[in-house]
Amino acid sequence: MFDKSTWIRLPRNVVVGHGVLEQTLDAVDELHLAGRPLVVSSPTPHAVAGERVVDQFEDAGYDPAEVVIDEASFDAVQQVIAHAEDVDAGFMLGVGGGKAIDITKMAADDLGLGFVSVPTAASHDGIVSGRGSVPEGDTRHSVAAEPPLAVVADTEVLAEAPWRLTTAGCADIISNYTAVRDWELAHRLKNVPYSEYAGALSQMTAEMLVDSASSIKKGLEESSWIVVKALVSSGVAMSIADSSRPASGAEHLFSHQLDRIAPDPALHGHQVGVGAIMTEYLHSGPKGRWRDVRDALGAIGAPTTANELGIDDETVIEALTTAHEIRDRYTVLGDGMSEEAAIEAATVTGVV
Ligand SMILES: NC(=O)c1ccc[n+]([C@@H]2O[C@H](COP(=O)([O-])OP(=O)(O)OC[C@H]3O[C@@H](n4cnc5c(N)ncnc54)[C@H](O)[C@@H]3O)[C@@H](O)[C@H]2O)c1
Ligand SMILES: O=P(O)(O)OC[C@@H](O)CO
Ligand SMILES: [Zn+2]
Repeated sequence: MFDKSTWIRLPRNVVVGHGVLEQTLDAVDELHLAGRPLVVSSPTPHAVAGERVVDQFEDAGYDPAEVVIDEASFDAVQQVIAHAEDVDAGFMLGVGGGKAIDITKMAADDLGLGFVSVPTAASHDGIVSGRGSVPEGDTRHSVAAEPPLAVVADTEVLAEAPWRLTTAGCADIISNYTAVRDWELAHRLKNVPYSEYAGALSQMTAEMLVDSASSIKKGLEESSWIVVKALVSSGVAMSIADSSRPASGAEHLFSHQLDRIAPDPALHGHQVGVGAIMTEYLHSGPKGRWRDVRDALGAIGAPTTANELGIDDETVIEALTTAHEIRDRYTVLGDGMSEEAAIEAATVTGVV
């Protein structure tokens, strides 16, 4: 008997382009949401876009509430939940980078409220996904969360964000290559469920971004357009898989570990990019495609070395040897790398 079933949750409205922040109200009205909006952001995104979103709802006669959070943590999720209950919020808008959006989608999930994603940086592929990612002690949780009902990505806002946030988004996409390889490996070795559609979409998204590398340049708003569409596509792959597997493999474990142990971690996307150079080397060996990954990152100006990440060599090696412990996700790291092997991989690839 055929007894498989799947439930793919995707946004209804994806609004991308110049000045579309002013259409946030229209994008929300179309969803027939009821009640008071709660706008969740972090300090800079609040100043850059959050206030304008609040003003739109105020002018239209809604009674918007707002909350500004400082960090991505379970405490912050609880803080937003408490605030939403206090103000009797009917739906939520997450305005900001990956952390603000993750917190909002997790709080919305807990309260059973609709959620709208308003990215202010093209820095991560959680813009569309129904996953939230939060560190807790020694581990990192990738939890099911409320996927956005709508996404409003204003390329004017994204283009004005610091350029390094855009190159971080590119690197988060380029890391899909190794994430899909890890997923396929886990499928073959551990019978982890694999989706051909999600794997192909994730890989194609990375290929299209790399093919467009020459159009991704500082100061060009078109760059934000190209990158944010790739981030949306990668998020859709995660929604199809109902897992972050299509976009998160060993390179992400490495980055999550750096977030824990590095005195001053770099951007998420930059860390996963450098991780992908090394994990591609582990997949395909010294003559394999790790140079292609490195060159693709270099072409868009993302870091390719520990030094460029601003992280010392020892911390990179420690993260590589302990990354497999961070979560129960089988990857090319298997049950862990020896220190000698980690030094070899990081040295051959020029990361250290
Ligand atoms: N849920 C998912 O599927 C998913 C996917 C990818 C990443 N993530 C998570 O997202 C986080 C990484 O996202 P991030 O790199 O955006 O980090 P972040 O949210 O911390 O943002 C980075 C910095 O950019 C600033 N910023 C954002 N927009 C700006 C703007 N327009 N102008 C000036 N500054 C601006 C923020 O204030 C912050 O200081 C990580 O926690 C990662 O785990 C989640
Ligand atoms: O599940 P994680 O590892 O947080 O990955 C989500 C996202 O960063 C993929 O690009
Ligand atoms: Zn990522």
